[in-house]
Amino acid sequence: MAYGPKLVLDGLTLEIPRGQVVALLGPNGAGKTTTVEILEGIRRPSGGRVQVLGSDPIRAGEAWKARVGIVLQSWRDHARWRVHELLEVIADYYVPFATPEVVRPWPTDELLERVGLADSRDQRIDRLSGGQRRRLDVAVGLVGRPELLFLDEPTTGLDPKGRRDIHDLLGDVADLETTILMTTHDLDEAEKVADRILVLASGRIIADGTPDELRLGFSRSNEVRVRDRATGRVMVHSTPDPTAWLTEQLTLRPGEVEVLEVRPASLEEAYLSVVRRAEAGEDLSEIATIQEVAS
Ligand SMILES: Nc1ncnc2c1ncn2[C@@H]1O[C@H](COP(=O)(O)OP(=O)(O)OP(=O)(O)O)[C@@H](O)[C@H]1O
Repeated sequence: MAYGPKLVLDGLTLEIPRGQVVALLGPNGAGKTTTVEILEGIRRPSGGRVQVLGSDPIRAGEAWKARVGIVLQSWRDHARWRVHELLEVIADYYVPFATPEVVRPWPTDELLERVGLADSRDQRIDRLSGGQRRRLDVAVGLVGRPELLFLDEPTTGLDPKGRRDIHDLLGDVADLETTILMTTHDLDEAEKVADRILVLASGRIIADGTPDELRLGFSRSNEVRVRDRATGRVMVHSTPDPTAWLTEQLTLRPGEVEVLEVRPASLEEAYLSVVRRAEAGEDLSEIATIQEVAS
């Protein structure tokens, strides 16, 4: 994908099986929104091949659109309408697309209850708080009971309770076998919600795996906590090779050191490390395919 002479995505290849919950991460300007817009059929790619739910999104018709839900970063709508009016108008669009397997649309009052907006049902949209507004955005994305849901930074601006509510809701939606692709800058969110994390940098995917796989595959450091038996002092040491460091400690001070914990770096450390290395032009191809690790 190029905008004029500027190449933004180059050799990006990915496949998402039905029902998977995927978080797309990457630094500002990495191409996340562009990728998602191409998959939504909003943006025409300059080259390559795209298939979503069996169709090319740019050519797909109304029946395809009815199977896809979209939660944008922000969008304008009818500020003076009441919350339930907006949802009912959008819900009407989905009525012809109900199938014996999928009841469409989601009944408005049930959906408002589910997203925590039942009390705001009759409020004007321009009177909603930022968090309520975001819940309404998610409700708009869900009202057609999509098979595939795209969310662009769904919890930006929400307080901790609002974030947890949206995470719980996405967990429920994922249980209905809905495929979810969300962009986020929040690693905690990616870890809580997603089965799989994709990291995009310099126009391509530089990491692809479960949160645990990313932590183990990309972090160069581990944190080791030991306690000195005599003094009770706890020491924390960061090392790429905990086995060597512990062997040395246990040999130098036999019987004096008690090992408390060895744990891999946090997901954030692993993420920052892989992005830094990709941006420095390091070849990550050998470790980009992360192997399944025994838990
Ligand atoms: N319509 C456009 N015309 C020209 N350049 C664009 C356009 N949209 C995006 N870009 C450029 O393409 C690159 C990727 O942008 P994109 O919005 O996809 O990144 P992103 O990963 O979603 O960023 P962020 O995390 O900041 O939302 C950026 O360098 C951006 O400036």
